[in-house]
Amino acid sequence: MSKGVDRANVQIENNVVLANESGHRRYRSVDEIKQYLDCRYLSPIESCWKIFDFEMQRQYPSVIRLQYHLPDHQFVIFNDDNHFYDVLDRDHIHDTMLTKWFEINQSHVPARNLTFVEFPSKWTWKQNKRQWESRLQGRCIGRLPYAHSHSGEQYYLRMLLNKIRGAQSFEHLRTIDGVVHPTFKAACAALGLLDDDNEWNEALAEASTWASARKLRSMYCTILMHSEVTNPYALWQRHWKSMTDDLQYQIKRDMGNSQIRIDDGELQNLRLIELELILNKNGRSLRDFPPMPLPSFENAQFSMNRLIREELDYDFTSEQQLFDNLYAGLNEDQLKACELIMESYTHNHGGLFFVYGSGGTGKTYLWRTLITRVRSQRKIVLSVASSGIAAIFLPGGRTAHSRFKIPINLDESSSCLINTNSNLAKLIRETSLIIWDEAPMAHRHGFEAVDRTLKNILKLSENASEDCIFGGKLVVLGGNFRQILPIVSKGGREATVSVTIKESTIWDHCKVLHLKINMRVMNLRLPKTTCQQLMDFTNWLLSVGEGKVSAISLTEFGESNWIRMPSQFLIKNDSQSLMRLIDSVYPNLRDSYRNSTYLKERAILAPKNGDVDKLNDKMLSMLPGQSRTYMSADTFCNIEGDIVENMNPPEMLHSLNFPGLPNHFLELKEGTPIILLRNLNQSEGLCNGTRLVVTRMGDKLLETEVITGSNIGDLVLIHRISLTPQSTRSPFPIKRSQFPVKLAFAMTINKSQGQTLKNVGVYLPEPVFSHDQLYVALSRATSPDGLKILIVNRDDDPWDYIKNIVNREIFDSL
Ligand SMILES: Nc1ncnc2c1ncn2[C@@H]1O[C@H](COP(=O)(O)OP(=O)(O)OP(=O)(O)O)[C@@H](O)[C@H]1O
Repeated sequence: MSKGVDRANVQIENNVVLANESGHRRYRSVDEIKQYLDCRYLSPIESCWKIFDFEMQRQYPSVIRLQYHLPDHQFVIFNDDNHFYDVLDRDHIHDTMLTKWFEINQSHVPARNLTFVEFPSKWTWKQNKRQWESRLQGRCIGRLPYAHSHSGEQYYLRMLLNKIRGAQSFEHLRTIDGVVHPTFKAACAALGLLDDDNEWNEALAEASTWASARKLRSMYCTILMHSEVTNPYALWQRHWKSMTDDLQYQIKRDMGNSQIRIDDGELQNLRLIELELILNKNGRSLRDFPPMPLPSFENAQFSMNRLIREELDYDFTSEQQLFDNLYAGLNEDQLKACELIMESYTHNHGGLFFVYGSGGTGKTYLWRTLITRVRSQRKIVLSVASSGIAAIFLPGGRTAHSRFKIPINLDESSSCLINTNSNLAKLIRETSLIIWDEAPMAHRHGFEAVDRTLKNILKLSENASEDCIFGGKLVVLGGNFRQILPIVSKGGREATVSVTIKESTIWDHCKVLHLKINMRVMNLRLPKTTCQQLMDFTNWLLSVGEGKVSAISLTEFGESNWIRMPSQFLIKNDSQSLMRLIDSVYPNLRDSYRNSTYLKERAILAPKNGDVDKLNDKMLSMLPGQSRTYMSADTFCNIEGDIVENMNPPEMLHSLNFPGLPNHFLELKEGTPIILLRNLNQSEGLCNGTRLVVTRMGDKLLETEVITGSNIGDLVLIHRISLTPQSTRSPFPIKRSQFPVKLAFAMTINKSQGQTLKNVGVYLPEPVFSHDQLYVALSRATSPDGLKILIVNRDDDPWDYIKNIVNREIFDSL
């Protein structure tokens, strides 16, 4: 088959050719076969193929359709005139591929490693003997004919046959973790393959035996926010007591009266208030989850807009003290930037600033100074960041998307989903300063949407007009263009640059302020020579990030973007090199992996998810202890007809992997590091990118310890949530119910952005593919001693050269 050579000859004509003298019409005779042959065009490729007599088609490997059935529902074929008892007396009438599979598993131990679908790879079906025999040659794959989800137990039996290895009977198929379930459906549910409200019941019931009432409340809120609970009220009614059992005691203690009793209605109301506050912190409300009751906020302190109250809920004196300390320590660049921004703030001039500085130049320090200044004066500052991991380092930080309700799918006319009469709009009107960190990572349409929305919300304010940028608010953006820019699917270099803030008209209003002094190195107070080494390393990293390190081309017409890596960082590529990389980043893994400090300081980075998954699996297998595999429940988001469902059975959905989505099989062991894939609860530091260590594995939940961000050491409960792929590459909408985590011994370079690590291994089985990925990977390391790189180049390419993609135009006019 070759592209572009098929052709069609289309002609529209009257089928009446002519009328003869007697007036009779004559019709053109149409020979469709001849027309087809005339039209058939043999391409040169196909002609040659035929001349050489090559095979035109073949099927490899062969495929066998595996019959399966419910107990005693074997298919029997008979003629109308066959006698019923004769049919029943036939030899092997009960034997089918499925029952014989059970029998083989009873007698052959090695066969038990295979699922029914995998079975034909090692065994062949002899139809005449109705028996499986060991396969001697050839390759074959099994397929289970599709069962519609409405076909009941048949559907669930089919799901189990795709998962369970070595079953010896139907009962064995229904036995999960030693429990015999009454139906195949119940067995599927126990394996986590189904998704319904019962899952949340079980997760909360399990959590109530491990965790405090406070943790349960927080977990209930994340369930509401991230899962599609059909009846949240029923869930609340079932579990509110375990979420409230600390309250009687708390009130008795606070009031110093052990006799006091509070009725259930009041207890529920007090806890609903708390749930509402947790949800508010995450931009949601109980109102979003009908039929949940709304608490009554009769108390005077609740009468103010709760969003505003939360932003004013600071101790002004300690904010002032903090400000004084921070301000006194500002370096020259920071002081200049701080003064300029403060001038605008003091005179209420509004305006837009961009604080540009590479990693360690004290941007976060400057944000803290500005934030404490504004808060100490009882004013409101909103601090946001483009990524969750950056947001948790900002005091009171949120992601820009959640704070401003920026739509996920953006275009040039998008606006934020904020109603002008909402509490959020009121909060924005009251805000004196907005800080937006890691701005280069965000799509320019996001800034434009916020600009449009703020203009709309603020158009009636006294000193604003629709012409003022961001409606006249003072906005400070910050970040470093030496980092991964917004991702444009299948977009090239120009497309990537064109979606950054620099290409927006907003940039014309921006005053750029530079921070150049690397405070991270200065702060280490190292001996002079070590300090110099560190400065050299940092400067070298900056040159890599700006594309200033001399580069060559490896092909005649290729771009000159291959740079030589200093040998001190390199691990020579040979058959043992991957193990050496693992050992250098994770020395004494088996003895040390239970130490969370050890894990928090290190990671291996690779450009693609596939390589990261392989590394993680390898490292998991190196650890002692029993692993546990959690399977996801996968469904279509919107079933709009049977066609899609008929074509795509569940195991096909299970086999799909998407970036940013956990895989169907999630294998974990106690003590393994994992990374969160969603912003679960930003106020508790649970963001996309937060790393955790698994401390306990339940049936429906995981207990984990936070090892990054602002809440290090906290124990948090992670449950399954509903996830949909964020990339547009998914051919149809699917929903996956799974723990929103992945193993994190290794992670993708993009995911590592914002993390700081002592020991970094960079694994490059293929070159990096986007702007400054190499810089981001290398600069995760805090010192040259903590960096190791394994490059796997093609045999004829030099082993120590590495591709460095930098879109230099992004640095123009900065
Ligand atoms: N003026 C200062 N005085 C003392 N320490 C400072 C000062 N500025 C920054 N630091 C310290 O230097 C280190 C790096 O600063 P900071 O985290 O603010 O940099 P950054 O630009 O935000 O880095 P990154 O982009 O990597 O997050 C921190 O430990 C910070 O406390």
